[in-house]
Amino acid sequence: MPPHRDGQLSAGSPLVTRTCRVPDVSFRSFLAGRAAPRLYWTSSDGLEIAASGAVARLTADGERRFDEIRERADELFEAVDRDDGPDAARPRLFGGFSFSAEHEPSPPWEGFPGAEFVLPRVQLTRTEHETWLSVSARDTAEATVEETLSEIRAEIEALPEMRPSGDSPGIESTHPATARDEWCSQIRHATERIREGELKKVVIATALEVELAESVDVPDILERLRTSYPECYRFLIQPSSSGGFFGAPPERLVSLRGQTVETEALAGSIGRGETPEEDDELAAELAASEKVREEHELVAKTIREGLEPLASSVTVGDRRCKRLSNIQHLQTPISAELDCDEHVLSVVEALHPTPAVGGLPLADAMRTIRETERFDRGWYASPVGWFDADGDGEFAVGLRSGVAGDGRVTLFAGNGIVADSDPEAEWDEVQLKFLPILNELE
Ligand SMILES: C=C(O[C@H]1C=CC=C(C(=O)O)[C@@H]1O)C(=O)O
Repeated sequence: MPPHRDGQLSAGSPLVTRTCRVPDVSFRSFLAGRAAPRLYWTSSDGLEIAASGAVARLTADGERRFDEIRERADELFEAVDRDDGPDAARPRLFGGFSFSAEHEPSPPWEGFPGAEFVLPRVQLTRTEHETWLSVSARDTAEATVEETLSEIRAEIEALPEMRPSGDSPGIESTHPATARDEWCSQIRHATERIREGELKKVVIATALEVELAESVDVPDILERLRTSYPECYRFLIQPSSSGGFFGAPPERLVSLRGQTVETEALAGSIGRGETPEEDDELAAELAASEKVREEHELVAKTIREGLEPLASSVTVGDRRCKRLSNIQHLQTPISAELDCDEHVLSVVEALHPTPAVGGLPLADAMRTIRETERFDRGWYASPVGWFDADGDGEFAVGLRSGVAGDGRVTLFAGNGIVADSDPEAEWDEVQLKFLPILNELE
């Protein structure tokens, strides 16, 4: 049978996956020895996955990109031949979407189309107590997949259990996409539009290009972020050897298991204090600010309204403060029971972009973003994550993120702007959001 072109899958050729348990090894060492595409994903529930190679690579562009990916995935998952490995090691597609449907890849986003999902050839899965190796293939005899599994198992067993952290690459220079004065005038302009009633909220973002002294080892950076941002997701999506989108987002877009959705509103920010008392004072200031509450409530309300057409019930929890190493956010947990078996990508499409990264009304916010920002958002602030054959999955919002390539990393950060946002305070806040990755680069 001729090989399939990427994303062009013929029905009926089964996806064969074979799994075995392996000793716990350094996932960074595994990734270091593997060629692109390379993927890494971990969530605070303890699931950790490192993967490489592509059995299938599904790509799509434009408004229908969510549907197209789902349709191609359904075809891919139509015939799956799995052994009795654990559920955690089941085949999953990993990837993400561009922020906007109009995305056209330009530097630094070469190699990132409107949507791309990869079913990895080799996958290491770590759950709380065990590590599993899976090998997948199509158009390949079972015996051949089993042979490959044994070969790669031997390679995995030779990897070290721990890998000492390397040095940071060091920073040669930084180049903001938006100078402070320009940022302030952008924010003034946005607040004028809001006061004139054109829109209620818009998230204005900017980028920071960082020239590195040495080449960057992204899995190493992600490992260090484990210690500094344990409550965040950490991900790497590296379609080719030249680039990689990575980050430590604090925000869940959606997790779907069966018919149960977990999501959240995360919007409204303030720094950390020097002492626990100062932290508490700042958190109280955040919760008491009318401006921040308005900014936050618009997000919670829009998420609830986005879920309602799909759900038999939506539960909005109590607002609280989510404290990260360098910043505190207002957070409202939101859960829903769906009416029927929806695919996670339908929920992703219904929610993205929430007003935590876009604005309200959405069309006016998108126009304001287009007319204001001087850089390409690419996949920043977009859904990144995985889904499986049942349509279950989990997606984070691609925040506190950067794209690496060619001796540099471009970082992204944005702020929710409402009528009385102060441009100078917004500048300080956006700098805080660069810090998680910037600190690991220098
Ligand atoms: C858009 C970003 O953060 C969002 C998430 C949490 C708090 C936010 C805020 O306070 O503005 C943003 O809505 C970003 O980190 O780039």
